[in-house]
Amino acid sequence: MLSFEGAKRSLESAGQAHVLQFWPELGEGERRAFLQELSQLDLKGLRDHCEGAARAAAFPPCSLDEHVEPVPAESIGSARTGDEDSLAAWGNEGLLQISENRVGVLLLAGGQGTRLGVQYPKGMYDVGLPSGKTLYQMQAERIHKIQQLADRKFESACTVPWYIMTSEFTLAPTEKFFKENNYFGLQPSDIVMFEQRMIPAVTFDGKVILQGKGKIAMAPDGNGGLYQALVDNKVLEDMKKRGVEYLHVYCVDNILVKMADPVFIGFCVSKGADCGAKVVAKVHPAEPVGVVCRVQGVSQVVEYSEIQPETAALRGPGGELVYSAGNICNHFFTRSFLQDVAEVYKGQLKQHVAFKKVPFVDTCGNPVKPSKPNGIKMEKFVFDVFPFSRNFVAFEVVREDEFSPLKNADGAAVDSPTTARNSLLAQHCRWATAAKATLLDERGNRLPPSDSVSAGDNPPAQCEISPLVSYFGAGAAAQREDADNSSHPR
Ligand SMILES: CC(=O)N[C@H]1[C@@H](OP(=O)(O)O)O[C@H](CO)[C@@H](O)[C@@H]1O
Repeated sequence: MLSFEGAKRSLESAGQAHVLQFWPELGEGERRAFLQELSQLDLKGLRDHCEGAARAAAFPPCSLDEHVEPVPAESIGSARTGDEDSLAAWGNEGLLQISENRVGVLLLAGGQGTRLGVQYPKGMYDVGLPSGKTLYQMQAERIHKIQQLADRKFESACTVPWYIMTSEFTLAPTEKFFKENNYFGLQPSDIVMFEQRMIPAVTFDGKVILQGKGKIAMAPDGNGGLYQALVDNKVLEDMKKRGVEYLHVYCVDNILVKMADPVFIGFCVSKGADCGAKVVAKVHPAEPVGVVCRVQGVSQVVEYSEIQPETAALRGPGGELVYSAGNICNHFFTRSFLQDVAEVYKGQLKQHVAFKKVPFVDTCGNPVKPSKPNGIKMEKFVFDVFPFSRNFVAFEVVREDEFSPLKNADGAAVDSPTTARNSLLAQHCRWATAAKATLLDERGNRLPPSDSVSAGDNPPAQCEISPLVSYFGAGAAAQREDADNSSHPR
């Protein structure tokens, strides 16, 4: 651990001496905890970090809008319009890779769930399904199922390791939750949890913000902190040891996420891609999803917070949105690409600037809750490695089958626990109907057959199918044998 003198010297040379201004008032325990926190900071990089933040506040980066172009439709693969044979071939390829232990999944779960308004990790959220399952449980069960499907098809005994990136906020509760739930039946050794770094929030003039007299205001370094965390926690070595060559990276909040989706994996592998992203057609210009597009010919994502509304609203001759390839935060990476990122490109990742209200202590040590933004949080984004890829592919999927994120608390019109629950139940009603099941209402009366249940609709029945029973549901080209089992609601 750092000594007080060491910390003082480093902070002074970073222009941050004020961080220790309340030191004389701290008790023994508080001093120890503070030094512990300071020891974990990248003190050498602190000056650059603070100066960078101040610069970004003074000269916000120019918008990329002038340079963006849509990705030509013909270069986007599609699960929506793709022919049955291609879908089946991709699904097969993906399952083969899974059966050979070459596929892992990586969950981005370091966020604080601020918009959802919960104090615990989002993955522990129960959206109110009949089963009461949480997002973590559904994801675990989908891993279980996909392993089983690959094993059945290729007579293997495979493992899809689950890497989970947490943060200081989410690691301990996530670990506890998994333990209490007996790792949802998965092998604990196949679940690798690790923590992303935290970085200090900074004032507009480049000073680290004190949240308490002996506490710096820290925030996770964005989901693009993944690449540093992979290095810090030797995750790439773990992948190599297990023979994992392909990684499916996804955000925690999408209730419909297809873990290690064989069709997506197979598509990316067949195209020789080193990097890929799933997209859905945006529903309206202001939908808060990033768009996959090209900037000076290079594919990348422009985040919803960084695109001009006029650009987002542009429409083509047929009235369709020009920038409609909405990023659903489901990415494919080869291990060798991640290795290149770790060794060569990690330091070149763009810093995104967010102006936030950061609670702080004033010069007299009184806690203040600001009413307008007073601080800068610098974040990296997971998709900012796309421009370093040699062969990037985008893959369009069907929204109601694959994307219904949980972002907001109930009461919000979209992306809430209710909309997430309805999307899942509506999907399961579609699966059951396609498998010729009869749906009953609460009083046991037969419901008229309907196959037109889409994501926004209220589900006609409370029909929930366990991922342990079906991964794809009826009609999935890649897994007919699975579809045959899907009409047993749980
Ligand atoms: C940095 C990042 O990954 N942003 C993603 C991510 O944004 P959120 O701010 O977490 O909602 O999820 C969105 C999909 O739910 C995606 O469209 C967006 O591009």
